Amino acid sequence: MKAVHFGAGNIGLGFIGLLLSRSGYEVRFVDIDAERVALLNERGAYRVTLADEKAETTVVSGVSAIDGKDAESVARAVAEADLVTTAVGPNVLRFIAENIARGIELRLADEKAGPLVVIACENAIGASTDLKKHVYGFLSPDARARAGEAAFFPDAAVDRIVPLQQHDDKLQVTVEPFYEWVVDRSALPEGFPELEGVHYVDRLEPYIERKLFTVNTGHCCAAYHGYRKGYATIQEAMRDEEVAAKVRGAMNETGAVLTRLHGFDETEHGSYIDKIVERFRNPHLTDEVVRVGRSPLRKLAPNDRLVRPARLAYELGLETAQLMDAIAAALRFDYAGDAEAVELQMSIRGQGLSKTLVRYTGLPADHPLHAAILAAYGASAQGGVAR
Ligand SMILES: NC(=O)c1ccc[n+]([C@@H]2O[C@H](COP(=O)([O-])OP(=O)(O)OC[C@H]3O[C@@H](n4cnc5c(N)ncnc54)[C@H](O)[C@@H]3O)[C@@H](O)[C@H]2O)c1
Ligand SMILES: O=P(O)(O)OC[C@@H](O)[C@@H](O)[C@H](O)[C@H](O)CO
Repeated sequence: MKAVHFGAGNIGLGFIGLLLSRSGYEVRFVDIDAERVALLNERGAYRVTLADEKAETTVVSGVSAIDGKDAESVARAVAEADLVTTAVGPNVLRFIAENIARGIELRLADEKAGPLVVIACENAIGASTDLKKHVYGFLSPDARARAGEAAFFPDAAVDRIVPLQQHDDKLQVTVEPFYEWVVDRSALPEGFPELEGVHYVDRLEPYIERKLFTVNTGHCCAAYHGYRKGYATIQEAMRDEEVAAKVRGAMNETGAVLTRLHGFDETEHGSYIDKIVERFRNPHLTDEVVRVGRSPLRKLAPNDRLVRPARLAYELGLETAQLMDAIAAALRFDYAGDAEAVELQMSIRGQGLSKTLVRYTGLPADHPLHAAILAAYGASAQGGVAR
């Protein structure tokens, strides 16, 4: 069985590549980082180390890589694969879509080709569906009409904290022991072999919302409040009890929404939150606040981890104070090394906070949460470290 995985980064190597290999797939990575591609081809293997006391290391072997700029080779690899996965970032999906489309067209010309499954493993709701839309945009009209029988795009939720790596070896990755990969079974072709370690469900929505609006909401709260207080890592930020209380407070607010919407058991959801707090505190990880807070415009978008649960909470008449506080902290994320943080700060300076909010969060000026965010932003004016 052959898999092509786009993005030989932290989650690609440390989670998806590892699980695909365990399930017997021959994995070919596609990446635009030429050094990484060369190393993967030279060694055909890399190491994954667990971030706990034992630091157990697994060698993932039998892998190779293709330069993402080599369009013909990428399309051919997609044409020969059974499974395509991605972990490139939600905003990059549109850039890999054309080569996937060319691969699907090659398959359609080959009578012996079986169905292709494409799973986008990104932190976003409906990422595979989004990738499908981009891929279809590159198909010829004839291929588009026939692609439904040739390629399947089940949505997924992926959870494993993989920080920026600090090894001299560019291919070694340290990952937290916990992982969860949930795939929408209803969008798979019949009889498609199941992957070891993947949880298949008939309805993905509760799982992706639970993951994104608990793990990722809490995580970005730790990042933005931690950044504001001058901490470099999530682990340092979580040792500050004031930050830890805000993180838990925000997850409690999203928890109230999730249990109401999806009928999760409150006690079980409470344990889910407790476990996430412990994961954030993992002393064997060094996870920078600027990684976790990266791309603040994506994180402030209407359907993402802050604004979506806040709107839902408001509509259900539930508490939103901690989410407002977290959004205010996100709006103050001014890390110069992050292009979206730079754009956000320029917009606040040039257009003002209210217009910036409308533009990036989709919250109209007359929405009560709009005023609540302005108030939380004003209240947070004092207390940040000078940079
Ligand atoms: N790191 C985590 O803890 C984690 C956990 C769950 C989900 N995710 C999600 O996984 C995705 C990737 O995150 P990451 O932390 O691994 O990021 P990363 O930056 O470590 O990896 C992304 C990789 O994609 C490559 N890439 C960029 N553009 C490309 C292109 N056009 N073609 C091929 N490769 C390209 C980059 O060179 C890089 O190697 C994101 O959507 C993220 O939200 C991350
Ligand atoms: O990858 P992002 O930028 O969407 O979010 C940053 C982190 O919260 C994220 O990568 C987590 O580590 C991960 O989602 C844990 O499963």
